[in-house]
Amino acid sequence: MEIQEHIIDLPKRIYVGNGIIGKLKEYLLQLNVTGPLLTVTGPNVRKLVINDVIKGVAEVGDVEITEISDSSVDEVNRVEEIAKRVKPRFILGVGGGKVIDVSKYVAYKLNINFLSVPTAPSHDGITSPFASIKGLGKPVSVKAKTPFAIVADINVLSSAPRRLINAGIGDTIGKIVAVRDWRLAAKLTGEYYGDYTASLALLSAKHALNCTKIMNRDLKYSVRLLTEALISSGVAMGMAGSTRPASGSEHLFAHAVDLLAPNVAMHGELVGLGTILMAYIHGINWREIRKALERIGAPVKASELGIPAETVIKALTISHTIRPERYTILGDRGLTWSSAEKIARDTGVIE
Ligand SMILES: NC(=O)C1=CN([C@@H]2O[C@H](COP(=O)(O)OP(=O)(O)OC[C@H]3O[C@@H](n4cnc5c(N)ncnc54)[C@H](OP(=O)(O)O)[C@@H]3O)[C@@H](O)[C@H]2O)C=CC1
Ligand SMILES: O=C(CO)COP(=O)(O)O
Ligand SMILES: [Zn+2]
Repeated sequence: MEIQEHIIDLPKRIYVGNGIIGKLKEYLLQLNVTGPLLTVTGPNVRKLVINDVIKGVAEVGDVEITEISDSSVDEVNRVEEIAKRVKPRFILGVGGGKVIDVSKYVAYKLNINFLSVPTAPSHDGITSPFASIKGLGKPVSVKAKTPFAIVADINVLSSAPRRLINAGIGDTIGKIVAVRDWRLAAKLTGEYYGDYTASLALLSAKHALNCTKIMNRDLKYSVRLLTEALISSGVAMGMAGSTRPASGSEHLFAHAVDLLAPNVAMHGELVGLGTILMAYIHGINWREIRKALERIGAPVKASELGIPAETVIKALTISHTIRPERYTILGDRGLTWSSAEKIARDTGVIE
């Protein structure tokens, strides 16, 4: 059998620990990072951590800071223009998923090194070489730069609002369904199934499920576990060269809701709901997944997010059209309105 070339690009170093943002300068020197640097952040995050970041990077070289308001093509273009002027050797993304996505996408377009400094454990884009950019013509992620290094300060990550932490649990638990979809596709369509990367993604989901049992008593420890789970799910995507291990029908549902009702909920919250719904269709123990989300106070009903029942049903009926090339339990024809409504009602996602 001829083995096709497959290149795995992984981060050079991942720093995880309490209060380590204060050691940024030391890390940058260890990594031979030199200026100029471009730091991309968001308006809320800027108020919280940027002083620590600046202290670290200013000694390494000139630093330009820019804030993004969303992860749209317009913001990508604006940051790209700044990067062309500043000519940074490194782009630092300091923030949530949107900041990190814009940073790594601009870094990819201009072939500049990217450093990931997540401030919320809300998504597994922390490590992945993919970015979700609005306005590129598709709601799913596109190829982006693998982080050169990651600095994950657990003090910062665990002081993010609880809603963001819970969203990270939702994004990670989703891998239970994503891996089932992948296995199903391999059986039905002959698609390549990567056992190793699937196992890595599943391990992340297992950790996230465990986190829900300790989060209410030991937030910091569970955020550490969650962060590691998010990082390894991102590594799974990097090794697979695709988001396949981390994104199946539960993500299709999240993308569909986002298309119908933009910005009503966080990515991980929608993935959490999608996981309950798709686990039901797969015949997996969806009650256990719902219980885990309920235990931490993550939404399990669309009404908790202000999403009308009709939007949930409509989203279920169009989910299979979002990424037709990736086969899932939804098949090629998707769900009828009445079956979608039954699934949403049986699982309690709509009342
Ligand atoms: N590339 C990939 O593989 C993946 C990408 N994603 C993408 O990531 C995005 C979701 O990321 P998510 O983080 O949920 O959403 P956002 O990036 O929109 O962050 C949500 C909010 O949290 C704020 N925030 C971040 N950190 C802190 C903190 N420590 N304290 C207080 N507020 C904070 C942000 O502030 P501010 O306004 O300053 O930014 C923002 O207002 C989606 O676009 C999704 O598609 C998700 C999974 C994987
Ligand atoms: O969110 C992701 C993984 O958690 C990326 O998934 P998509 O490729 O479906 O955008
Ligand atoms: Zn996701």
